[in-house]
Amino acid sequence: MTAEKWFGIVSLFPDMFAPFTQQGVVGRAVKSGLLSVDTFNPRDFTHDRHRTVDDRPYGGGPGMLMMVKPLTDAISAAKQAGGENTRVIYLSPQGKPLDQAGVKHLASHDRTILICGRYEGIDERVIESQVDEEWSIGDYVLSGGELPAMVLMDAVARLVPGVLGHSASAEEDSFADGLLDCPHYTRPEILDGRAVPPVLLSGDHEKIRQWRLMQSLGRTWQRRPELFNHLALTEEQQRLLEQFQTELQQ
Ligand SMILES: CN(C)c1ccccc1CNc1ccc(C(N)=O)cn1
Repeated sequence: MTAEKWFGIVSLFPDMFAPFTQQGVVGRAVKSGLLSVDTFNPRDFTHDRHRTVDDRPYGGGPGMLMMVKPLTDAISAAKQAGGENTRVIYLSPQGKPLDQAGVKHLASHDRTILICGRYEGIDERVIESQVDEEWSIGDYVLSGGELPAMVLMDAVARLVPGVLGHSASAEEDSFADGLLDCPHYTRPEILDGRAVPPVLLSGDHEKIRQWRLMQSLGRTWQRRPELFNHLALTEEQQRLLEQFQTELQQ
């Protein structure tokens, strides 16, 4: 496991991760050894004839929970594979809302275990004793933690040096500076009677940089003004936002 970054996935549906780790940006990162992903299935840690992985909740009510022993045995196996300072993350609607700052924090750990809950979740005592951080990818309910785990891994992988190569880079991601992205254009120059903004054809790279930054600022102000609460705009950004707002009046 010489990879730059390792993820140990505890999941009842490990096959969900095969396509994700074989294609695109993450697929290339795995192929190039920058990223490695191992899965640990609680069902492989069962010993009964039916390979039971769910259990009934104390206090009754609908639904089941993940059975404790197979789950904690799978977590132990993942911890053993991950070695010392491995962080254990649980994806759940009760977690801290994930944003790019949280992704940067998670990218700072080289070895991370992601526990993917199924059924109605897991025993609270397993969270208390095994989980370091609980994260949510948004305020909605999914059938399992696998998709949130893939979301987290994708966002983290993009921050690993060498994963994005030269075509795009994470620091250029507009969310890197907390802003929404500017509009993008490619061929043809006229599409359904709509032209590409002339500045983008000008070859004046400084003007293009400023136009793109103004657009990011303007769109953030129009669509997600609350994002400015956590931002300290530079002189230039303040000026460009005002220019955007002024041009909107005209
Ligand atoms: C079955 N549920 C509701 C559940 C309950 C507890 C833990 C995990 C799960 C699995 N589902 C998830 C997981 C994460 C998110 C999220 N927003 O990050 C949404 N759903």
